[in-house]
Amino acid sequence: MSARILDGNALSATVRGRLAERAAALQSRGVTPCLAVILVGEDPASAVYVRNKVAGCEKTGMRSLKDSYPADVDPAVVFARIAELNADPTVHGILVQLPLPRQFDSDAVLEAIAPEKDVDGFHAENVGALMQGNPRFIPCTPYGVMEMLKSQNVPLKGAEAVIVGRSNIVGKPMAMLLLAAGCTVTVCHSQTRDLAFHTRRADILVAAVGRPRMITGDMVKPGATVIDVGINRLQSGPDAGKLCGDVDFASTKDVAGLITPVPGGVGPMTITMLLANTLESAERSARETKK
Ligand SMILES: Nc1nc(=O)c2c([nH]1)NC[C@@H]1CN(c3ccc(C(=O)N[C@@H](CCC(=O)O)C(=O)O)cc3)C=[N+]21
Repeated sequence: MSARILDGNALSATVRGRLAERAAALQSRGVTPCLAVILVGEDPASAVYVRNKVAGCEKTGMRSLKDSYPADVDPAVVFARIAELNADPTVHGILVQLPLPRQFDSDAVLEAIAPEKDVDGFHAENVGALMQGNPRFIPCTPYGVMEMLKSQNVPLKGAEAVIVGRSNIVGKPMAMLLLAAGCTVTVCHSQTRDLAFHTRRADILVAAVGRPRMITGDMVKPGATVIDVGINRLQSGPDAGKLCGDVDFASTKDVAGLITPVPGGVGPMTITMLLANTLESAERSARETKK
């Protein structure tokens, strides 16, 4: 049996269609949703992602601002720009592309963004709100994964969910969302003993480690839903230069019941949920000013 493939581009198109309608409705009341993106340095992958975010805004009827700085910029310059964007009522979302160069204290940068414009959901206040079960902004990648599961009616209540990876931007918030949805959640990481013992129990397996093709078919329970959050550029071998996930698609596709591809899976949904958060922020601010 071969797994059904969960097409992130197709789902993105559907969701973005609905977002465009909401953006148009706001527009007719004189408000254009606006995302500000800050990019530091010349990392080519970051440049691609930022370009996709800006293009996504345009196609959905939103505005975007992009500020690029050289890798050796004085952090004070970036902090000053964030303060300006925080104070600008026409800006509804602020995103500082990660990772930042070494001279930056990334946590301090994330805390400098006004929490009500933190569309990444990375500010401590928003992390706390998610943990307490009343999120303000859900981090885009885990948010996209939840939308993917919902779109396929994957049963969540009582399901065994196993997440491989414990990062602040994917693993931890993913655990909170699946927990809130009624899953029994296991979070595995580099110190986990017998990883395959855990992954083989998963009804829902989320791979977010950043190691190319490390989850193989023999680690997957037959019929499981496999969500691949990895985006790795292969350095060598026959597929050098190509993008691949944390899941070995070739050996997993005949075991899983449902699987997300890379590219064309979680990545596009991440950007879609960033647009959703920006729109949501603009709608909230429009409600505030009406009051
Ligand atoms: N503050 C911040 N917020 C982020 O959300 C953030 C970040 N920093 N830093 C980097 C990661 C990575 N990320 C991706 C988003 C979309 C794709 C995506 O659309 N990928 C396409 C392929 C794109 C390509 O060809 O390279 C796909 O999977 O089909 C990938 C990666 C957001 N991130």
